Amino acid sequence: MARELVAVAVRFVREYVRASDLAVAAAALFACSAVRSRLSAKPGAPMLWPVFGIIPALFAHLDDIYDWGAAALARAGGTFPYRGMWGGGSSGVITSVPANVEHVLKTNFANYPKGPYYRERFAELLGGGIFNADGDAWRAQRRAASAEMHSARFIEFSAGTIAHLVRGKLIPLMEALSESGAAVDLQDVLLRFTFDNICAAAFGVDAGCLAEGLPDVPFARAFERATELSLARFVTPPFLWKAKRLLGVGSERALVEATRAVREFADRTVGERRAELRKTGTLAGRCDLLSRLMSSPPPPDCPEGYSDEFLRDFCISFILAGRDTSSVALAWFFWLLASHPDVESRVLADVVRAGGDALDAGGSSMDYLHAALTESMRLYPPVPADFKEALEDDVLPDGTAVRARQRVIYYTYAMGRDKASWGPDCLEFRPERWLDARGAFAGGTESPYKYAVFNAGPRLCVGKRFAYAQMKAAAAAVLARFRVEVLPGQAEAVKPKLNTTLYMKRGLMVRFAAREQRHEPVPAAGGRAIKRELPKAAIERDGEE
Ligand code: HEM
Repeated sequence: MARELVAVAVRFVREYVRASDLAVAAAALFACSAVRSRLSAKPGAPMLWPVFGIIPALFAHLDDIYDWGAAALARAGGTFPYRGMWGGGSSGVITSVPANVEHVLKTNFANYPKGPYYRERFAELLGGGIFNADGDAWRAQRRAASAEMHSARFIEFSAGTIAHLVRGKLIPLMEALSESGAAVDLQDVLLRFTFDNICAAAFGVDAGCLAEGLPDVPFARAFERATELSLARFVTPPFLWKAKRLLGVGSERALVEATRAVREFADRTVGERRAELRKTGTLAGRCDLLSRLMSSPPPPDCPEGYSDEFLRDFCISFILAGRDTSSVALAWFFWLLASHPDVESRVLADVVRAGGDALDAGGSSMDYLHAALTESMRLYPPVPADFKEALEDDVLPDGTAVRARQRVIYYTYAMGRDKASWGPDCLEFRPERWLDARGAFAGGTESPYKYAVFNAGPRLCVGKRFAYAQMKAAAAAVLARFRVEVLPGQAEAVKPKLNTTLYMKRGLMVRFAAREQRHEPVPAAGGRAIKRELPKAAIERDGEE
């Protein structure tokens, strides 16, 4: 029957339709689609092409995509619609308007989960972990994560792990490099530092990325590969990656292999910790997240205690969330310091003022350093854009309509460079904008929806305090001992990579020159006073909403 219908259709076309008719019909279709696309975009917004949507515009600006996107948002009044090329609901709006961001992240939080689009793409690597979860599954993990991470015990432990890595690995490595005069990619060194740090905090294990000779670490490599391959699904037509997944070929096969390596490591660690608990009857001597969760009383919604699978997914999510963000933030910070010697002197003065053990010096919070890091992340946010998926039709505060299953992308990079939010000097690196008249950090009073670097609302980054402690300890220790000399000729090369994390495309080559006078700002192992290290205002701001 179907065959007959096709045959009739072919005969009809052959007999009654000429090639020129077909060309006219195609041109008319294309024109209608172009007009429709053009009408659906806002004045100033990038062209939405028939069939290809925003893709041609993105390709034309691959080299300066972040700044181009920020300029397009500014021209379009802060929000514009976009459409991808393939189905699967790849359309929505891009915004940098703080009121819209507040609406999505807080006011109408229930309508904007991470959603199935995100979850499906990270399913293999993250399973049901916090980063991938919504609803009750997310809430339960969030409660557990907040309780553990904000406990005095974890804060003290994590300060100890930071101090241990900074004193025991990072500084000796830089001393050796300084003595030999060798250049190194600072971004790579920092990525190794934060990977080791998050593995120690989450699992209580030394991943060994900062070990002598900076070895290749299979677990770290597998983790990076699995993340990259999961992210590739966001820019690949779903029919393509799903077919590859079904057949077990190409990038999908590589993803399965990388994920298996990550999960084997995590499963082994969880298994060994369980065995230790069974053998010794307690994990009281261990403070990492895995041990704390394993030995905490079962939550009401999970009377039999956390399953091994839950613990594995929880820790993998933490590694994904915490492994690269603070390192890229530090890399951009050192890059900015290199071209702002006045800011560097003020940071150094702050570090010196903090004296001996800066983090132990009660009340000495290195506010200027805190402000300089905050300012650096305004210009170079480690997560340059993020998105949520609408459950139901909605209208954003600026009047933009969002349909169910569409995405709202909030563009943190553009938000940090928005004149309306930060004034005419919004492109300048000026830590002073975060300080009050007495030089105390006053950023805690800024709206988190204007500075969404750590997200905001109920899903505010749960590792924010940890990240600041880590970045401040590393920056203070390095700056007190070395001048970080950026190798000349990199001004053109240091560009952000197109990724969900704002890596530098080709890293940052530096040399370390020992300072004549040496200061000792690293926290003592055990880091007793890290609780006091954050300015009060920042602690208040951190409170989850
Ligand atoms: C400068 C460093 C950091 C930045 C800029 C940052 C930024 C963010 C952002 C934007 C999100 C929201 C992601 C989303 O919902 O799609 C987030 C969530 C999260 N971050 Fe961070 N992060 C940093 C460091 C860390 C560290 C060191 C840890 C772990 C110790 C961590 C743990 C988490 C977790 C677990 C979540 C998920 C929270 C939830 O969904 O409830 N982050 N972070």
